[in-house]
Amino acid sequence: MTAGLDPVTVMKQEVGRAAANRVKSGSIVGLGTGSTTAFAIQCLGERLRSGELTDIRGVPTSFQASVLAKQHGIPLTTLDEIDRIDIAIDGADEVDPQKNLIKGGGAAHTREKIVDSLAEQFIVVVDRSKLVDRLGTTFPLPVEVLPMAVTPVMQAIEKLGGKPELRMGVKKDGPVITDQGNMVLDVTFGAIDNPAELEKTLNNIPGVLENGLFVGVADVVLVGEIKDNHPSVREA
Ligand SMILES: O=C(CO)[C@H](O)[C@H](O)COP(=O)(O)O
Repeated sequence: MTAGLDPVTVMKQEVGRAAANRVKSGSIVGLGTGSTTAFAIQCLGERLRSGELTDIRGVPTSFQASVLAKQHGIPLTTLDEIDRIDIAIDGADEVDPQKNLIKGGGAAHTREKIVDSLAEQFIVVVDRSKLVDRLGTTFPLPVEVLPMAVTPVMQAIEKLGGKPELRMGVKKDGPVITDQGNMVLDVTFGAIDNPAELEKTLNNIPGVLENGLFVGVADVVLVGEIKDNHPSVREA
């Protein structure tokens, strides 16, 4: 096992690297957000430096992804400058057996949904703790909201049976502010019966920018595991 790292971090590292190793030279790569994707970005940088990988460009899904990509020498581009994304690598907070996801633990789900949906192939990278039978059972659903609409959106969500909570900053007083200048509600629904319908219903509330349900977007789910003290990666 990788020395000094806790088991969850080892699983994240293995699965992040496994996804990065699937990227081919010449690709435009969607760069997700979070601690698992960070290992993929690091590995892409290493492959570029060794010369094994050439001529890739990254489309970042957040300020964090952009900073990390620059740090690891990955050239960046924007959606205005490209006509395709070949592959996107991104983490998730929950994954169900149909490869539907809850994302947004890092408040980046709005840009992530744009980039991940555009990719020819979207690879999700998770450790096994993220696998669930039904979405909504271990993680609340993030919903990005325009600041002026927080109160009416909370009321509308309560009418749908959800319990919304304004996400608060850590080492910052007041609410979390997204890369777009908005706020995030973490909504507890319990097990979600129909993720596709809820995704649309929430996005129809005036003031909601995007919610963290990703239905039918993922192509491949890679799962990091530890078996007999050895890290491994499998496809879900
Ligand atoms: O959706 C996300 C950010 O908005 C992340 O991909 C998700 O929260 C998983 O993060 P991590 O890999 O750190 O567990």
